[in-house]
Amino acid sequence: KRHRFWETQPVGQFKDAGSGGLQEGPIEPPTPLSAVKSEPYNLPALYEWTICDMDDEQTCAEVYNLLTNNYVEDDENMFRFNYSKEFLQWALRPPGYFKAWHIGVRVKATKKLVAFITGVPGRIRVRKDIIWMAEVNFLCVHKKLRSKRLAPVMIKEVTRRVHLENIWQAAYTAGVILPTPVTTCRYWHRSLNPKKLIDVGFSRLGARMTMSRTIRLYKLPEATATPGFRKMELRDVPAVTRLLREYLSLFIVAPDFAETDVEHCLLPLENVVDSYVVESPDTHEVTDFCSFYTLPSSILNNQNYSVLKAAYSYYNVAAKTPLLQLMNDALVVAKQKDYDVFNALDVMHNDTFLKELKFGPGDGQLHYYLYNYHLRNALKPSELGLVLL
Ligand SMILES: COc1cccc(CC(=N)NC(=O)c2cccnc2OC2CCNCC2)c1
Repeated sequence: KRHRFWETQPVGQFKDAGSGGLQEGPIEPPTPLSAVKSEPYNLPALYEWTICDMDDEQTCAEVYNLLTNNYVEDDENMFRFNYSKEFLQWALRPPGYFKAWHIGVRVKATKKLVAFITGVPGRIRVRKDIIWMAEVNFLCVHKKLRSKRLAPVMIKEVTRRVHLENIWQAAYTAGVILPTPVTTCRYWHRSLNPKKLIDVGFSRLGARMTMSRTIRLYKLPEATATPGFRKMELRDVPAVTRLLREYLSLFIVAPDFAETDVEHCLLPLENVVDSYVVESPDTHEVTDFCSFYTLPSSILNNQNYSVLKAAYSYYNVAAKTPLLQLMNDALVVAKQKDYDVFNALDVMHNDTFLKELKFGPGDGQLHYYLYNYHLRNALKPSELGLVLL
């Protein structure tokens, strides 16, 4: 399949597949900052670049509305991601973020926001190398401006602004295959509200299953089972950071979290991210951790419902508590909070609980990519310790 843009980029090319030659590591060396293009790339005549200041309520609302109406849909166009404004502000302002990497495209004449792409900086370890990368996300072009080749120039522009900060690698995901996936994950769904999921067409009634049998099948306890299971608090940040760094060291690609990162990314934020620790009742030591983020989807065509409330598994560390029990407690609290479904990728050790906790396989895949970094072989999902929003 032609990838006339990606064939011009420093990414693993399909034609080079399997050639033992290339060493693992950066594909292109950094260039001197003086050699980085100092002016933005040219947009088609009617459009102009803009920086989207997410602190500004009106701009944040424009970004929210653009994504709500034009961002990623499932393969059957029944659902569309509906990131909330609070979520976007949280996701786009981690420690050390750059406003200049929150890039919009406006129609010159009307100032209408018609496209968006973002990067946030983060340290990512690949094997033993710790590398500053841009996590690129939220690439969105208004439905009416598709195939105007806006995406390539937006990707080049965010790359240019990342280079200006002396960062030469990036990480991103897509539901489509591009040159060349670092790994390809499957996603899994655990029904929490099976009646609604079937009504909106997210799930189908199993063969030889009645609705009441299905509701019974997915029923969860009213309360969590693990003694000492409680919401994470600021005072837990040092212990959670230690737990998380230890656990993530098991994977080939994973974030290199400092306490400031854990404080931003994992402290509970209503309707954005939920995180729980297990504090041993006798030693008061924090022994385990689990978290999920909130990403609702608009239901595009249903008489009874307009929003699917979905929780997405984030980072989970089961050091003392069995992972199965820890994740079942995550399901219990998600159900208590009225989520309809709990989603997870088969990354890290997730495949050890998915089937047993009654997750069903989704019908799509999520591909992970690294920009300007060559890995000799693709990873298994279980070798990946990175969850992007
Ligand atoms: C249910 O509503 C949907 C609305 C849009 C797309 C999809 C299918 C899909 N593409 N799902 C995922 O990409 C996905 C499934 C499980 C876990 N994380 C995921 O994606 C995350 C990470 C990448 N950025 C989007 C959110 C579902």
